[in-house]
Amino acid sequence: MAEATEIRKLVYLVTGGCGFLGEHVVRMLLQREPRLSELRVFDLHLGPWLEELKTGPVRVTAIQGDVTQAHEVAAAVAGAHVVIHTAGLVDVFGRASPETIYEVNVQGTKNVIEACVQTGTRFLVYTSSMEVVGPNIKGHPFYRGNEDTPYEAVHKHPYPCSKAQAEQLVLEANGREVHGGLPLVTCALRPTGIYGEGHQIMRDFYHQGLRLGGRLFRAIPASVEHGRVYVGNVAWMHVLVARELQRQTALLGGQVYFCYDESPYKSYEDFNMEFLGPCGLRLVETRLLVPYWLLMLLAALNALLQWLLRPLLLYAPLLNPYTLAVANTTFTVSTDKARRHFGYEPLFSWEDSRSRTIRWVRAVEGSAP
Ligand SMILES: NC(=O)C1=CN([C@@H]2O[C@H](COP(=O)(O)OP(=O)(O)OC[C@H]3O[C@@H](n4cnc5c(N)ncnc54)[C@H](O)[C@@H]3O)[C@@H](O)[C@H]2O)C=CC1
Ligand SMILES: C[C@@H](CO)CCC[C@@H](C)[C@H]1CC[C@H]2[C@@H]3[C@H](O)CC4=CC(=O)CC[C@]4(C)[C@H]3CC[C@]12C
Repeated sequence: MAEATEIRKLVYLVTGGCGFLGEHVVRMLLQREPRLSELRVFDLHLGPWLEELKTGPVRVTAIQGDVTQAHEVAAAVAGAHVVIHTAGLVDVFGRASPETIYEVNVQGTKNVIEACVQTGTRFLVYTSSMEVVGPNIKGHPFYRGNEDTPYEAVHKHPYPCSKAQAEQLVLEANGREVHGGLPLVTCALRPTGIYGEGHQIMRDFYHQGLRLGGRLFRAIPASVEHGRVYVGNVAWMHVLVARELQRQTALLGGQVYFCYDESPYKSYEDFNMEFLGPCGLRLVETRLLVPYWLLMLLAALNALLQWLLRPLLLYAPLLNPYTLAVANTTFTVSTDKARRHFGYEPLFSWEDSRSRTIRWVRAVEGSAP
């Protein structure tokens, strides 16, 4: 007991700690970071599940706050050794305005960096995204690429643009002097499409399939491959890189790492069927019935309707020109940089990731959409 309290001396802050990924990071830190003494969970909306975490050996502090408010961020960061910044506005459906997306993703990240500098926090891990690389607006495939693969990263959509700007700010901040005179050490993790327990889009597809009598309709050719990664492995990568950033500052500082695991390369829809299939849905082949030009037309129509209806209501379907372009462009990652730099191995095998996700979808069954 005395030994356990002796080594527990670190304070971590997780921004966005009540989101899909954030919750997994929080739980993973409590399970796998033995040096933790206090875990601060900062989010705009706090989850009730945080209460049950408050009984363990680590002090869990829930902080309701907004990353766009510099003073709230500085107060939360003060005294923390490590910040894991996962908070972000993930919107590719036109729910939020571009200004709001920039405010949260770019200004919010600036506030986190400045808070570290002012308060003397030295270690910052940023949750970036594969979207900072691509797919680009030209629809170029990125096939089994790694962190050094040349690719024309050209974006127009506010979400990838904001993530790219924020990532750049984080990487440029590496080496800045923080309060107390020591250098800030930063790095960025770039998950591909994350799946697992709590994945809202998977939940939406599941309910849509139930409404359609147990069917989903294939819209994207099966040959278009998507990189996907299990949320538990993404969380584990965050925990590990945060730990190793403190030990190997020169090697890890200023670096980017794709998040990867053993999940198979498949099309977005075929991959989802790995979980939705065992839950009773089937994927109906419609390629001959719904040609790509028709999908583009539907996507454009959705965008037009969104614009026309905006004064009256928020119309934000999954299909729009941007999501169609992303879904229809191959983007897969093949790298071992995280293993080489900080010894990352996936904690969950593909079989584990799959069965955990299926179990979660089954539990979602019957719950309101
Ligand atoms: N879901 C995915 O497939 C991927 C997500 N990412 C990144 O991972 C991070 C987490 O994403 P998800 O967990 O999927 O999203 P999420 O929406 O479930 O979680 C984001 C969390 O940030 C919080 N948040 C939003 N605005 C905030 C603000 N102004 N102040 C404080 N907290 C705020 C939300 O309340 C939410 O709890 C994001 O930075 C996202 O860009 C990267 C690659 C893929
Ligand atoms: C055409 C539709 C017919 O079924 C399918 C539409 C699927 C899309 C909603 C998704 C396809 C690819 C997804 C994105 C991808 O996984 C990369 C992402 C990374 C992020 O950082 C945030 C989420 C997302 C943009 C993800 C969003 C949903 C898709 C566009």
